Amino acid sequence: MSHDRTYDYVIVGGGTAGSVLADRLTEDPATTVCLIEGGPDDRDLEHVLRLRDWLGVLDGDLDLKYTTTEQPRGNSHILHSRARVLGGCSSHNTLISFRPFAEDLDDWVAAGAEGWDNATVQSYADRIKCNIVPVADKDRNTMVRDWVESAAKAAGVPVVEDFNALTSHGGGFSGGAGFLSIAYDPYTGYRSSASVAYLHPVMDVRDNLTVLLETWVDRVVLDGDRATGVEATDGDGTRVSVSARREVILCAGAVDTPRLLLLSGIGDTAHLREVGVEPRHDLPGVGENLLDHPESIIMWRTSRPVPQNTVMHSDAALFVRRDGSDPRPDLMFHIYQVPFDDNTKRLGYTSPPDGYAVCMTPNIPRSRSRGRLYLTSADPRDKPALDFRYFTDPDGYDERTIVDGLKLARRVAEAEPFRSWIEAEVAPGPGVRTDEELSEYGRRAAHTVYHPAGTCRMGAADDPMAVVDPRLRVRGLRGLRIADASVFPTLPTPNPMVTVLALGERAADLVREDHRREEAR
Ligand SMILES: Cc1cc2nc3c(=O)[nH]c(=O)nc-3n(C[C@H](O)[C@H](O)[C@H](O)COP(=O)(O)OP(=O)(O)OC[C@H]3O[C@@H](n4cnc5c(N)ncnc54)[C@H](O)[C@@H]3O)c2cc1C
Repeated sequence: MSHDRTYDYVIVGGGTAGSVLADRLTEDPATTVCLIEGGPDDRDLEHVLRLRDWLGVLDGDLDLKYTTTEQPRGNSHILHSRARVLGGCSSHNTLISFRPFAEDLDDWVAAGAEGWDNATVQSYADRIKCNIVPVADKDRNTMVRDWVESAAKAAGVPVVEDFNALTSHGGGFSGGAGFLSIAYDPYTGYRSSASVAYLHPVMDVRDNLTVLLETWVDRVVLDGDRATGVEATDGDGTRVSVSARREVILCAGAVDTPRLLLLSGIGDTAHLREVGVEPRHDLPGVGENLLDHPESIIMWRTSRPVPQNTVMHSDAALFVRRDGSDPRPDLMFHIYQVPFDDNTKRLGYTSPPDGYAVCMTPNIPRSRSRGRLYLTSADPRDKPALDFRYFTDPDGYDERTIVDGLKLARRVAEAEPFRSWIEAEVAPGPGVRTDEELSEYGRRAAHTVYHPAGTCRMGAADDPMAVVDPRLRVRGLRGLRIADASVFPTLPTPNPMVTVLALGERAADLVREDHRREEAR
């Protein structure tokens, strides 16, 4: 049996950006929206809503579990978690919330993303409904407080109370150590994810918002050069067609949006023919420009139990600038107050017993390696290939950043008061010392900060490798827009979720403006 339904807008993906758009577009009772989400409702999933339990959601039944292709210079075993649940990745991530730097947005404008300048994007970030606050005092444990002090001392940077205050009101920062800002409710410990902040208050309240759950879209329907709807399969295996009077808006994320375009015949014609998909619209940029924030890890056994008060076991960060020619930091570290040991275990390292591990994970805020996502077959059930090409930038910048990070992490561990918490380094261990040894270990133990982006990048209307124009419209087609992390031309320096939320906020305005213009014609 097939259901036929028509709405003004069909949004594919009730994730981070999709939740924002569904809420904002249905503020007007005269506008109808169908939000199609591949996963379940999050409202009664305690383990999803309770932020502290996030590690338990990874690799479980709500995780789409993408893998990477062979990475000759990196780690071929990284599991790229992507959540299949209302709220998307904001329902299983750590909700670390950083505004982008002004220069990150200068980079976007320089890449052809006209209108995505700092003043504009920050004004949309001001509208974000998630409850973003620095880690509450009660959640700041003594070990992490000591770590912040030692990190600032060892790196020669200030202790920062509120990183976002510096980016929104203070002209940015080039270094700093401090507790993170997190989208959560400190009283309950619950997430303030995109679904919690934007969808829960309006679902079952607004007649003009229809949410289809457990419904997986596998094709955008084109009538000539116009997108008219989507085809999907619901949880019972029933085929569903949903039509859009005005637009189909793809918010399926940096992996699933390009995957869906390619399956719909929108992409590089030669590639589509190769895998047996009938080409409908040649757009060679679909799936290219795969970006990430790669990281590595160093782990210690602690001399005494790690205190248990925490928001989500990774409560603070350190930013450092090595290159004085750019005002932004170029090396970032998260601290993990638990063994974050998937990759170290695989390499044969024994993790400390429960409650006796602390890690630092140096990451590359502006990685120079660029990857590619492509289909492996025309079957929508087959996962796409993700070739991140980790550590392949010709100047070795990415590799050098990880080596510098591991060395600085050791200096932090040697500085009091954090030093008193350290019993021994367990991975890579004190025997791994030279740059060559640190590079080899650092790349083999590398992981992702889980920030894939850029695979449908925004660019000038005449840029042949751009997938969307600066108004997020798919180039050369009508009625089809993309609003999620896939449109990022480059990754912002820090964690990207706030930029995705701000993008969702601005996308709603662009959609409404374009509709008004159309009506006025
Ligand atoms: C484990 C983890 C930790 C992270 N931690 C942080 C952090 O602390 N801070 C930060 O800034 N960033 C973090 N990130 C990154 C951040 O969460 C993402 O960049 C951001 O949420 C992406 O938003 P999105 O809207 O592009 O996609 P998503 O939020 O992934 O939304 C996509 C949605 O579309 C649905 N979908 C996909 N395909 C289909 C389809 N074909 N049919 C129907 N539905 C579909 C999915 O189920 C999902 O709900 C983390 C990510 C992960 C995975």
